[in-house]
Amino acid sequence: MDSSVLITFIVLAVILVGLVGFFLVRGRPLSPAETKKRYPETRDEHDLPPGAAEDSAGEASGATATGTLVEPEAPEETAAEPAVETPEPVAGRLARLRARLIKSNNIFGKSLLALLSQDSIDDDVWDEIEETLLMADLGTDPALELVDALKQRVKVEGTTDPQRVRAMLHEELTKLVDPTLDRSLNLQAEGRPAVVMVVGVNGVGKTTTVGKLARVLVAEDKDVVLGAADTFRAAAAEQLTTWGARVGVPTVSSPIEGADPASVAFEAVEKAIEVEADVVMVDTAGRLQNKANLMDELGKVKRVIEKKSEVDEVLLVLDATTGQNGLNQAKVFSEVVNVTGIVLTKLDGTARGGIVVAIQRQLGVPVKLIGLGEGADDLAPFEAEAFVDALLEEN
Ligand SMILES: Nc1nc2c(ncn2[C@@H]2O[C@H](COP(=O)(O)OP(=O)(O)OP(=O)(O)O)[C@@H](O)[C@H]2O)c(=O)[nH]1
Repeated sequence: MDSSVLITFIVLAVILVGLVGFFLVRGRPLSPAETKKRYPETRDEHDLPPGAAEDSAGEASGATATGTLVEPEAPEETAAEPAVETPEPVAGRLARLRARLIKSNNIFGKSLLALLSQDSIDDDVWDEIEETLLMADLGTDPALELVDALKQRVKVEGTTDPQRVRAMLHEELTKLVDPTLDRSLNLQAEGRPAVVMVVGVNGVGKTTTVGKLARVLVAEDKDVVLGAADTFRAAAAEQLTTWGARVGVPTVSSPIEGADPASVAFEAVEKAIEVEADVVMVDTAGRLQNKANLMDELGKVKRVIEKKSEVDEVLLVLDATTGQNGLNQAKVFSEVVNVTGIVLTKLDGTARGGIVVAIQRQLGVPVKLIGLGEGADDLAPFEAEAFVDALLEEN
């Protein structure tokens, strides 16, 4: 072979090998360090292909016709499976949480029983008993009624036997708490999800209660949807979404702070109907610049929901530690929305257990649930007898 042809051959072969090597190196995956150098650490729509920005924004926000709602997807099975918790069964919760009630109401029970255990119960002692009942927030009328009933029974039975007098106190207090009231939640809607609205001033524990109640319902095998209509407090929707996600319950919320709460509530109910949920629970805001605004807004939320469905249960959340203040709040709320049940929170932190009686009297609405701690399952259906037992426990 001619030497010039051979040289040309060799040169071509070298070029070919070089080209193959070059393309191989370009095609290898980038190291994480290289990736970081090439792409901005945060992404915006410019990082996405044309048209994808709108699509993915719409998808991520679950935007509806009104373009306001976020519906976080239920946790993906593989990734979130370990995070989905199994709530504690509902039956016997009060029994488990009893120790908290006993602890916080210890002084109340102790002083009453000490007073009633005296050899002779004179007028001064009765006055002290009445004072103790008032301090426990029983309310003036119920306190007087209780003292009168006890006085009468002690006189008629002619006994000061401490055991007997204690039993009388237990019976009379139970009568006041009223075991005959229907404390079940009204969730038996026919052919549609039951709608529960949760109202109350800020900080009483509304969002926490909605989260805890979602767990109660999940424990009872119900399909639940949550609506984060507290658009006033920025973190409330996120807080509620987290509560829901923990038990695999979807939350409808808005990405826009201060969005119209009524439309969030509406969309939540609509969603619940669409997915044939058993219950939809709507959390509402408790803080606005003034009372009139808050009440207007609440009324509107309810009216707008009613365009879609009846509201079956309106739960007013009250903080037991606020005493009379709670009663005033209760009155204001019941003027605007038809309150059907009370949730009394933070009973683990107060000896004012008598507030149960005062509230029921004032509103004519039963206490249906009580909060006894910050734990996820520290919400219990209210039971009159068990409650009085705990109030009068001596330990
Ligand atoms: N000890 C105790 N703390 C509770 C109970 N219920 C709620 N809390 C606490 O009360 C605080 C306020 O609760 P939230 O649920 O944020 O109150 P909110 O009414 O939704 O407040 P806004 O969203 O501002 O209107 C939280 O720290 C809760 O953990 C309870 O039964 N016992």
